[in-house]
Amino acid sequence: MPLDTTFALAIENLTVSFDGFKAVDKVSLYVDEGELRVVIGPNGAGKTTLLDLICGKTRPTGGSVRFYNQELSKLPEQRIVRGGVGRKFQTPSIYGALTVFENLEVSFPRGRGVWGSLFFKRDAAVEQKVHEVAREIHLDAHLDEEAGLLSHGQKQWLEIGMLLIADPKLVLLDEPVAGMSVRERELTAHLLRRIAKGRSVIVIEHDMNFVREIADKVTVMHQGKVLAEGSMEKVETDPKVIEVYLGH
Ligand SMILES: Nc1ncnc2c1ncn2[C@@H]1O[C@H](COP(=O)(O)OP(=O)(O)OP(=O)(O)O)[C@@H](O)[C@H]1O
Repeated sequence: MPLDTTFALAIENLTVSFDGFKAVDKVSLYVDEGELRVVIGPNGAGKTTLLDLICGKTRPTGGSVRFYNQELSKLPEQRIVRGGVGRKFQTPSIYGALTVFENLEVSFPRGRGVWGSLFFKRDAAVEQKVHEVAREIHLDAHLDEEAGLLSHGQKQWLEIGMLLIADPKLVLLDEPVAGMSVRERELTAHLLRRIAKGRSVIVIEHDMNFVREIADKVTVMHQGKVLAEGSMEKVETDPKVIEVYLGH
């Protein structure tokens, strides 16, 4: 048994191989509570697979993922979600025919599916939480709008809101500002900084200006391994990182 750690998330020697190809290869990574970590690296470096391993979508072939000292790597995906891990994928997965309010409401964790939630009497606590999250994601003026009619950026925020409704302690985001306008990027940077307070956030991102704005620390992945790690200033001047990623 590994010793208890004070890190929120302690990943050690994490490995997954697909038919002998190691997409993630002995990765160790430690994230503090309140920290916003950005993972960068060239296409195919293993970044998305790393998030898949943390949230239980993919099972590792070796190593461990401990979240507040609980081993996640053998738990079913749903247990990991209930244990406080929220994951947003690259493409938004919202309910386009429902309103913003309803999208947030059905995401409130109370063990029912979308239909059960819709026919359930709204209680005050849920309603309050929906309004609180809607303010946070800049959609409080759009609560009655059909989610399918929102802009691309607003859909991305809504999906982040659907995670926040459950008050996760760890939030995993895959390229959250892809396709956003400059203004939406700015607002998203502030949003992510706020979300990170009291939680941990891991973001995969390619836009280096955005990374510079949000990251506490940056981890650079290459060929399934951690190539470099540290402040943005440190990694962007690292010759290894320039060679495999930033110089291209
Ligand atoms: N389920 C799978 N089966 C086989 N190979 C896989 C599987 N999932 C990922 N891979 C391979 O693992 C490697 C890492 O992929 P991954 O998507 O994690 O990279 P990435 O760093 O997120 O890249 P990108 O920036 O393009 O999203 C790729 O070569 C990919 O083809």
